[in-house]
Amino acid sequence: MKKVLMTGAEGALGQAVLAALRRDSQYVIETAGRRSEKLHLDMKEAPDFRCLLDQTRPDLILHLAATFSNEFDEAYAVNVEATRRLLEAAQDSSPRPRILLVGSAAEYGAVRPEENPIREDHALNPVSIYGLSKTWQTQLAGLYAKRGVDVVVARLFNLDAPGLSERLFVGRVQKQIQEVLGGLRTELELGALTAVRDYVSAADAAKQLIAVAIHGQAGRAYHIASGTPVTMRELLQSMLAASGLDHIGVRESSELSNRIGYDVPVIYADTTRTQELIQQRT
Ligand SMILES: Nc1nc2c(ncn2[C@@H]2O[C@H](COP(=O)(O)OP(=O)(O)O[C@H]3O[C@H](CO)[C@@H](O)[C@H](O)[C@@H]3O)[C@@H](O)[C@H]2O)c(=O)[nH]1
Repeated sequence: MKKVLMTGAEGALGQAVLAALRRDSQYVIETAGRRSEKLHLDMKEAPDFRCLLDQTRPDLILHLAATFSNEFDEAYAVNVEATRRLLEAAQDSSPRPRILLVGSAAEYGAVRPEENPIREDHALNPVSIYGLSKTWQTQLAGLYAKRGVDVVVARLFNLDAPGLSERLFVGRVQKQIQEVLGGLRTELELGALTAVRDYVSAADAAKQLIAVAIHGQAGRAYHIASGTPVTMRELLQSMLAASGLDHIGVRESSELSNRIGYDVPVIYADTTRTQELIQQRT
């Protein structure tokens, strides 16, 4: 039996990971977070991971709690400082747990279209505060791995899942589709649809993430992605078709696209490292 401690279990990816773990009887799962009464933890408020690890003694920690805020203090507190505290606590605990952190494609930042598909050893060159915070998190993982902490990074591309924030394209489209179906709007209002991204379903992402958590090499990052480039227009069309709204009008407003001052035109993953890990171990 493996004892798994999860943060961020309430998010779209967290829910899919929980569902996948629950299908396997070798895992006993505990979740910690803001809404948990038993294991209450707020990433914004210098969480006490030492106490949490003493209480729970996990074999594996899946640290999914994160913010994709581009507000510096929040991104730093949640994505960097809370992770540093977790890694410190893990370093001091005996036996040391295995830790999985979740990184982001936003760490690569301004890649040129011809540099795709991106490999994990590509330079990290973030163009957003969020991307910077995740880059620092990855660098913390590298530092603590050198100190003997068993930590690995699952670097997530774009998630295609129900219930995402409306600040993300997929969440915004889902919300507007509901509004059209409910008679609250007659057309969709989005930003430019020319960018290319790598969308991975929550179920696939969960499967890959668990494989990385169990078998990934300490100190390394592994892509969580489909490896398939898709334009935002194609993605939109498939989402509309799935709701029977193929012919609905779409207004493209350039102000909506550029929320952080820089929109990466094309980014998709080379998935070889993760796929090899899955094939070797299953
Ligand atoms: N959010 C949003 N994006 C839109 C819209 N219309 C078009 N887009 C375009 O759709 C693409 C995807 O946008 P997002 O879903 O916001 O994701 P992202 O740009 O790839 O990056 C964001 O999410 C990543 C995680 O999925 C983060 O890693 C990244 O830092 C950033 O927060 C971008 O090219 C964006 O300009 C819209 O109405 N809203």
